[in-house]
Amino acid sequence: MKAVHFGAGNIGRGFIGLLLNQSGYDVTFVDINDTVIEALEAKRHYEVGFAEDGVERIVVDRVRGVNSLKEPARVVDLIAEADLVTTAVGPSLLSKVAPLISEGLRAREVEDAPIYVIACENMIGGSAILRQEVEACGGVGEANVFFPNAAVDRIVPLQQHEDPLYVEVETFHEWVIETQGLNEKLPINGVTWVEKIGPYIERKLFTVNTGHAIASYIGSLFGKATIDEALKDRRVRQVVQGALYETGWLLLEKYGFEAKEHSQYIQKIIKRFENPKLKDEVSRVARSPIRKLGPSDRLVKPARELMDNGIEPNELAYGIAAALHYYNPEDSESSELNLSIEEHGISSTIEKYLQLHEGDTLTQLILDQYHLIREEEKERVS
Ligand SMILES: NC(=O)C1=CN([C@@H]2O[C@H](COP(=O)(O)OP(=O)(O)OC[C@H]3O[C@@H](n4cnc5c(N)ncnc54)[C@H](O)[C@@H]3O)[C@@H](O)[C@H]2O)C=CC1
Ligand SMILES: O=P(O)(O)OC[C@H]1O[C@](O)(CO)[C@@H](O)[C@@H]1O
Repeated sequence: MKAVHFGAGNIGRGFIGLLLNQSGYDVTFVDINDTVIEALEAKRHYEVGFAEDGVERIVVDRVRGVNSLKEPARVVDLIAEADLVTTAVGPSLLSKVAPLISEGLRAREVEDAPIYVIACENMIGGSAILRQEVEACGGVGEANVFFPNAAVDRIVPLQQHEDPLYVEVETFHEWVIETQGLNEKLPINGVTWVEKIGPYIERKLFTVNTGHAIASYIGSLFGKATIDEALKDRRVRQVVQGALYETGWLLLEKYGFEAKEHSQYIQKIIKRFENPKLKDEVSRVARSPIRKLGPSDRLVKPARELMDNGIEPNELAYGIAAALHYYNPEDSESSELNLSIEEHGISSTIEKYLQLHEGDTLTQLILDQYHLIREEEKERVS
């Protein structure tokens, strides 16, 4: 079996590549990072280590690498012959990988075996959105292709090792794929197959990712460098926990998850955040605040839906305000957000990026928290 994976980064090597290799796939990574691609081509294997005592490294072999900027035709040929295409490049880069995926799919014949294209990104409906991008740049031709939506969960922090391929990950992992519309399940070890992904992607996004984002933005407010350090601060922990019980209420209401089980799910996630061996930097988890503050993402969507249910999401509002206050000059989205607040004010910034309107109760909750943060900051500095 052959798989082509776009994005030989942290989750690509540390999760998707590893699982596909363990399921018997030969994996070719497609990336634009020459260092990683050259190392993959030279070594044809890499190692995955675990942020937990006593867990041995795993060697991932039968891997290749292609730089899509240098050898696009090779990528097309590989997709024409593959059983599976996966991506982990980041939600905003799906449009960049779509043209080659389209070309590769169009190179397939109508009688070829089915091929599956799965976006493994932190977003709702990732594969469906990738399909739209593919349709917008040439389509799929006669290929017998499925784009099942998926949710992926494993914390893989930034990697700083001498070996550019080595990646260290937490032991926990979850990969959920939707079966709706498929005629068969792919042979991938450790995948949870569900008829409809909606409840699972929202449970993951509004718990793991909401909690993580809030830990990073409130953590940054209190000068914390890593997520485990942030969680040691009682104030950060209280907001994270409070926000997760707010989104938990919504998830129970929408999807009927069992309350006790969901509470255990929340506690397990907070424990994962606390893993000191991960040394997960606040700046990684807080990255791309404009995306994270988007109307359909992990902070604003659950907050809006709670308001629709008559519940004021105070902890989420505090997290959102901290995200608006967050500033990292090395993060282009953070700089853009900051500039927008400076030039146009906080209310128009909320309107533009969060798509929340002035005068709405949720906007007011966020504004109140934002001004409080600013006041406290002024007091700290003076
Ligand atoms: N790191 C994590 O723990 C998790 C990440 N994710 C999701 O996985 C995605 C990737 O995240 P990470 O692996 O952390 O990021 P990363 O930055 O480590 O990896 C992304 C890779 O994509 C490559 N890339 C960029 N443009 C490309 C292009 N046009 N063609 C091919 N490759 C390209 C980059 O060079 C990089 O190697 C994101 O959507 C993220 O939300 C999901 C679950 C866990
Ligand atoms: O990858 P994103 O969407 O920028 O956000 C970082 C998030 O992704 C993860 O790396 C994995 O789910 C989480 O650790 C974190 O919540």
